[in-house]
Amino acid sequence: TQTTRPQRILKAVQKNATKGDPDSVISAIDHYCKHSEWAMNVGDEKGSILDSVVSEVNPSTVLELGTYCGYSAVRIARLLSPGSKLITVEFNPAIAAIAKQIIAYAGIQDKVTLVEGSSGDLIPKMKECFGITSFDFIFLDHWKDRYVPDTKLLEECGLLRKGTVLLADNVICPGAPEYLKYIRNNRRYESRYYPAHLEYTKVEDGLEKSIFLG
Ligand SMILES: O=C(NCCCOCn1ccc2cnccc21)c1cc(-c2ccc(F)cc2)cc(O)c1O
Ligand SMILES: [Mg+2]
Repeated sequence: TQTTRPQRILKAVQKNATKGDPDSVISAIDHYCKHSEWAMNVGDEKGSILDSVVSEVNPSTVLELGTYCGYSAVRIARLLSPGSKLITVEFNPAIAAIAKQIIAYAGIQDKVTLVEGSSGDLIPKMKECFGITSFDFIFLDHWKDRYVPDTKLLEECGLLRKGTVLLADNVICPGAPEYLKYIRNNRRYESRYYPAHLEYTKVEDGLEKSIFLG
């Protein structure tokens, strides 16, 4: 019976990475996706930009929309200070089940809460369910047409504070043109574009970093 791509990625991690070593998990996924089959992880080029933004912000509370196999959750969580928390949201239960195993294999499961569901349903419940007052850092990597409505929802739910950093993947490919229009013309945000390439390809892509000004 046919395996899924996330299942094949998990097998590659179990075969090639060292349990409890997040960097080896990241390398194993990147190697597999470069040499065996492409997958929509943020990847090593954009991942290095993600690393530098996370290190600069040093967030205590992080929200990730779009877990997929957990690659960026591992990238982010491995850089968090003790006591910091990442909440990552995945829509697809089968994919979430794989991500859970990859996050555990990396040994950073204590820093990560993986929640299954849609961002539109979960964002309004963040305060009551997780005791969050606001997020220090948000990584947007889910349905590209949800970037604008979910940013507005985060504002309305009081989950952004002066200085909250939003980092959006794929603003060029597949593209989030409405998001760029919304965030770049909004005086409540200060935005900067980081040019890069679509993971594991030479196709142009990039990350948009935006600071909420309150
Ligand atoms: O589509 C992409 N990501 C999104 C996945 C579903 O996310 C669904 N999803 C996950 C939580 C969540 C919460 N609420 C609603 C939906 C929610 C995505 C796609 C590509 C890509 C680029 C070129 C291609 F030719 C084909 C694909 C690259 C990326 O880096 C991506 O991130
Ligand atoms: Mg992406």
